[in-house]
Amino acid sequence: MFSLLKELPSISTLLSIYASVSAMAMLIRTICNEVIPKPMRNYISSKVFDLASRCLSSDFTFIIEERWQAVNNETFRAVEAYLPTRIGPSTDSLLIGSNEPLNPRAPPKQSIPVDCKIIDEFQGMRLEWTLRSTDTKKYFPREKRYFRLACKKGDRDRVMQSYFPQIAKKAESILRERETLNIYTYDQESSMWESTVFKHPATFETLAMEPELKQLVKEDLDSFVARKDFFEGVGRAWKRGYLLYGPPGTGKSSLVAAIANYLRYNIYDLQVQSARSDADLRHILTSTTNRSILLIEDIDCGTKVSRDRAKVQDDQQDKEDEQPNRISSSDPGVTLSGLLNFLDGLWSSCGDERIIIVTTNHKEKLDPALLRPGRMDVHIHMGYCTPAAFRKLAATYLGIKHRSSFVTIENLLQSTTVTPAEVAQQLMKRDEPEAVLESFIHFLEAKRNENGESGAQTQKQDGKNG
Ligand SMILES: Nc1ncnc2c1ncn2[C@@H]1O[C@H](COP(=O)(O)OP(=O)(O)OP(=O)(O)O)[C@@H](O)[C@H]1O
Repeated sequence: MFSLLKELPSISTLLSIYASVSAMAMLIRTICNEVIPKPMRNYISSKVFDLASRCLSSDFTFIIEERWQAVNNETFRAVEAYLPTRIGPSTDSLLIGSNEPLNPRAPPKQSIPVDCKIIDEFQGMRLEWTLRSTDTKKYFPREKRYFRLACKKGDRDRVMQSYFPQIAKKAESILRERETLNIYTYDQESSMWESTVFKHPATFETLAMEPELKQLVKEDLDSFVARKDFFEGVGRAWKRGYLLYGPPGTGKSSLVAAIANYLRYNIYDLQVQSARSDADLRHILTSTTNRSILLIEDIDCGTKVSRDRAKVQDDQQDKEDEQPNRISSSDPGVTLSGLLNFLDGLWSSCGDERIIIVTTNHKEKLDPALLRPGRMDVHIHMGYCTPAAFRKLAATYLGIKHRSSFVTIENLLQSTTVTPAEVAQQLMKRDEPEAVLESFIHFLEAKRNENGESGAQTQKQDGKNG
């Protein structure tokens, strides 16, 4: 024991070794600070820290960002749909809310708040999820969200091979069975789509259209949805464009709602003016999800980009001739070629099962390039009220299939231009069907006299459905 103590260095020796090591460390540190620039020092220390934590920790982390290679990240969306089903007793906070203004008593929906931990278990693995958010300040969208999944390092392969596929499967069925549809509008400020619940009662059943045309639209939609393999086989993007045209109040918006309800697709409602540039338009497009309708209502209003180039030039020339000093107005931002690419360019094929619906009151004003197949595959004319459309409206609004006065009404409809919206408004007036029909006959007669029979008949040839 005594000999062992004798072999140990004395306290004074230890102190002098400590002093020399500290002095050496200080010297190296000073030299490093002098010689290596600060960013480089930070980089080296972060790498050393990463390496140390990787060696010491037995965890593995997956990061799932909201966007992936310039498009919406479907894995993020799947996790977002799946995780609320895994909320358990260990969850210590929840995001709840309702976006159903028409149903204030609806129970709030649950979502995952930022920084909240959700613990999931799968095949004996413990999986720890957290939703994170960072403020990107410079770039749009400002907020960048991502999911962080921590698991044991040894479980990494099983998570990739079994856990993520089962999340994708579950999320698909959750999204298919969602009882509410959403309608999105694009917010220029935040460069993001904002959603609210879409509850429009229009269905193909309530729509007053020529029965053959209605059947044709339904069959076209059915065949579109069922032909994934066909689209792949012929090398075309799985998307379809519909142009709905006709005077105001003929049911274009109602048909869009009926299509959304029929297919259970969300609607992205875009005002072309809200895009600042063609690049913005691409971002807008790639931020929409699959199985959705991209709706551009009244494409010819508020912006000239969609108009027939030849006609715009003529109009412009006329105006400049009239007012030679006037600076010609042009639409900033989106160009016609941007819009054409948006509808049928390489970017438009990012995503599956997309329907694009464009509506206009003036098809003749649109540039022919917008109307060609591939952009607008089906053109649907929504026209003035026909006898068949009237019978449909009478059944919907008054609950009647036939009355003797129908003959008079149908004769009047042959010689008067009246929109289904006007008819619907008349049929909503009173509860008693006979009184409503009588007042409707007066309305049609007044309208016919107002329009003048011959003028009405000319317009009729242009405007009738079918
Ligand atoms: N074909 C129709 N079948 C059933 N209802 C219709 C039809 N057309 C119009 N309506 C009724 O008229 C209202 C207005 O119609 P809608 O907004 O669909 O017309 P629109 O053609 O889109 O008009 P706008 O071009 O002004 O937007 C609807 O809420 C609906 O009640």
